[in-house]
Amino acid sequence: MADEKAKIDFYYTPESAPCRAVLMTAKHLAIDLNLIEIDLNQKQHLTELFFKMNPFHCVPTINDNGFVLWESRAIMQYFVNKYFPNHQLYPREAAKRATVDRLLFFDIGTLYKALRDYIHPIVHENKRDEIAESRLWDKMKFLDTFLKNKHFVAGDQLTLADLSLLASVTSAEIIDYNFSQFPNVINWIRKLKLELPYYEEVNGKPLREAKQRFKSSQ
Ligand SMILES: N[C@@H](CCC(=O)N[C@@H](CS)C(=O)NCC(=O)O)C(=O)O
Repeated sequence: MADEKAKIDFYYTPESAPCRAVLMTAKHLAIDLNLIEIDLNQKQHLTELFFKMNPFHCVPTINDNGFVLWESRAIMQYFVNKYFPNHQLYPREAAKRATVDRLLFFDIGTLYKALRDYIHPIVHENKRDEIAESRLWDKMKFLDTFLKNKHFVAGDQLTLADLSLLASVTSAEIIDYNFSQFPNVINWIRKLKLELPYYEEVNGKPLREAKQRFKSSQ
């Protein structure tokens, strides 16, 4: 970490997309986290202690020396703002930062929502909703368009928007989603898988395990 050495407590669930996005950001910045795994099935997020810290009882949540924060994208921005304010992951120049923000908002409000609305009923109720599928197709098409002729989603450099969207989109691998109509997305995922040294540990492995569990539940 840049100047402060105390570890940040990080409450997380390895398979959760928002948690994977925060973990990739921490790895990218070499921020040391004290990993505290929360088993949502065991309702560990509903204990009195956790609830007292985060009344929204969601992961990811951090506790940075008494400062408690949740909402993955806010945590990612906080890491850069607090510890690496000049890092390219969250550019300081207003227009560049606004572009990253636009994509982060697109992720939380549009793409990740569409992914959840489609994937959750399949995984938890074995129910495939065609309307949700077509809504997701629309949003994936937007992402594919954003990525046309670009190395990264906000331009030439890797930013928080790539990490957030990558964590979201790869959730679809759990159900073997067919990406073939989104060639720019396929190339971008392939490239990031190769380029990010922490990809396999933080994103690849938990997703493969979730996929395995989903398959054996079928
Ligand atoms: N918008 C939030 C979403 C967080 C979220 O939905 N977390 C889920 C796990 S993926 C959770 O904690 N669910 C349990 C609960 O909310 O009670 C973020 O990006 O951090």
